[in-house]
Amino acid sequence: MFLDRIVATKHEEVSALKKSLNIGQAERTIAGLESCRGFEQALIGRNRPVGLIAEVKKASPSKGLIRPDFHPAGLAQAYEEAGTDCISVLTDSDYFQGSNEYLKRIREQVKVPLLRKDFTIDERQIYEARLIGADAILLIAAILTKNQLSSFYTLARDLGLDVLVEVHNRPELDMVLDIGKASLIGVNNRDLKTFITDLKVTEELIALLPKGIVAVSESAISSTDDVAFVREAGAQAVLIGEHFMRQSNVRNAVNELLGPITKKEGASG
Ligand SMILES: O=C(O)c1ccccc1NCC(=O)[C@H](O)[C@H](O)COP(=O)(O)O
Repeated sequence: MFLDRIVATKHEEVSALKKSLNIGQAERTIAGLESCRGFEQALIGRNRPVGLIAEVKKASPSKGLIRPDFHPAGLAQAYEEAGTDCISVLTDSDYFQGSNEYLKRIREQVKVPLLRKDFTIDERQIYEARLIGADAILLIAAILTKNQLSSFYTLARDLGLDVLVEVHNRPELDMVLDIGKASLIGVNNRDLKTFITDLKVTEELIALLPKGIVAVSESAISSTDDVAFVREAGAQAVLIGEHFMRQSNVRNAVNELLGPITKKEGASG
């Protein structure tokens, strides 16, 4: 199964990281860094009725190569010009052809908050995310124990990062709600084990979220009808990668899918 293979690769990467990243040194470096840009806050004060996390995604396990002419900083700039609230950057190299370098470059190019989209299984990856310039990390409930999810969440927040906690089914959501820490929850419409996508997953799970949680619908959103459907189901934001990556003009594609910016200039969240 692909997800198991991805996690096995992450264990190898973490072994290497154990040699190259010293936690004490990382803490000292992070203490001198600028504060993170507020990822969750950008979604709360969104530019449109539905918030947008636009993803920089070259390839995926389910679709192979998605965007051959891939220029991450240029794509991020186009997203920012189109008024995205946040950007997600895939940093996994083996399965998504992503890179930490892409995130570093994008951070220099745009001002919007950045999600480091990767498969976090060890605390060192959280230090690494902060060091490469991420403002938020993804924690995927499907690959973590309850204890890991809870302690990684706390560590990320202590390092100043926001956390998008991702779920795909009821047991995962129950675990996340039981921990009681997450304020930003992503419902992935894609089953990461089978790659089957279904927007009804958003409808089913968002209905179970307590008030006050910012809900994001992730994956397989590619039409205005899809956006309307997940909004109707209660999503305050959407995370979209492949659809935008397949368009030659990414800036126009954002405006066509999400509509014009409605937030008044200078208005805060
Ligand atoms: O995209 C995949 O094929 C995939 C396979 C296995 C694990 C994760 C995967 N994708 C990560 C994501 O969650 C998506 O990149 C993200 O939600 C955007 O989805 P989409 O708009 O469908 O590109």
